[in-house]
Amino acid sequence: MELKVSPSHPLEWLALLLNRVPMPLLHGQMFPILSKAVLTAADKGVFRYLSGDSRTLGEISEFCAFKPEPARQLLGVLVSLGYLVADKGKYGLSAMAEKWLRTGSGSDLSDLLIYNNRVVWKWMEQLENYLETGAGIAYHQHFEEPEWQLYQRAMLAVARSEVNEFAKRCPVPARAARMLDIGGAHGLHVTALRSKYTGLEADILDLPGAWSAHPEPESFNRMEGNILEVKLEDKRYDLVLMSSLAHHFSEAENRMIARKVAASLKPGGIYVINEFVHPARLDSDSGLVGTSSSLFFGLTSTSGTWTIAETQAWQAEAGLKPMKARRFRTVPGRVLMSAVRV
Ligand SMILES: C[S@@+](CC[C@H](N)C(=O)[O-])C[C@H]1O[C@@H](n2cnc3c(N)ncnc32)[C@H](O)[C@@H]1O
Repeated sequence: MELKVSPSHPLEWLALLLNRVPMPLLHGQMFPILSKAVLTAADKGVFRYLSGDSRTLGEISEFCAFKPEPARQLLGVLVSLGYLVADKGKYGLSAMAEKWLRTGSGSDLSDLLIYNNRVVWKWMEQLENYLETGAGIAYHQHFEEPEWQLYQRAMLAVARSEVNEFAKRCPVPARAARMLDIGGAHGLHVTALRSKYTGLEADILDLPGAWSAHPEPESFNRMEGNILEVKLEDKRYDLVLMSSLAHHFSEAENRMIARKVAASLKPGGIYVINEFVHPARLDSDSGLVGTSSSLFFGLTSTSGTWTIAETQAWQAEAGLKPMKARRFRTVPGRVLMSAVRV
């Protein structure tokens, strides 16, 4: 699966092949407003308002406090992008949006879009600074309480979009008794594994700010701390998961974490790194998800995405034996990279 401009007619395919399509016009003029339209619609409640019922332009404008003409333009974008369908003067959610944006659908990504609109969008202004100085934003060190709340809700929404495939394909040793999830405060990955592997107890380690966004007690052991600083108990775990965190750390830090994790595993225990990966080879067919995420995590954390080979090398250097990497079928660019303590 790829993020690409795709032809809808053989002559357009030919035009693309012959380089007659002004791609920078599409990327530079249309892509930014497309993203901002989706984020703003989510933040202003368009998808929430349409969850359950189709509405007229007037009703949507009134609910969202939009002027009718700009609202009509916004809704036009959302129809063209496949989020809404327009029928007999009313707008409703498309089948795609029913699944991914309807309030209460169980896979609603609205919280990610709201976080991106309120917190992340302004970071884009700092890309030049990142390129010139090499210093990313390091947001985990600067967030105040409101940003932590938005961030954690967003991470939970993203996790919902992958958790079914994750639980099916994450390797878990037979009779696993205890696991650690590094940076898993929202608890969804652990909850999914625990419902599949009964008797699996879990520790979850996360930063104090993350826990402040999840106040209720849960059915796992909360550990407050920084993986770069905490000491893990030797041979305590059958499974250690680190999901969407390697992209916030430098190579040296990821190596150090792998050594720490390896020592904390029982023989036969597994270290799973769940990540968006950087493509192994760079060309115009290489994964746009991986390269754009790399730049994004560079900007935000002075890190980036890593290749499967780089990730497995950290695991191997820590004395673990890498298993075959498993690519998600439903999330482009996402891979489970696991290694076992022999
Ligand atoms: C991108 S989110 C991923 C959340 C979750 N693991 C998932 O895949 O859905 C990164 C998580 O790691 C936590 N985190 C960031 N730096 C950390 C550190 N140094 N030690 C422990 N947790 C950290 C964040 O607070 C956040 O909860």
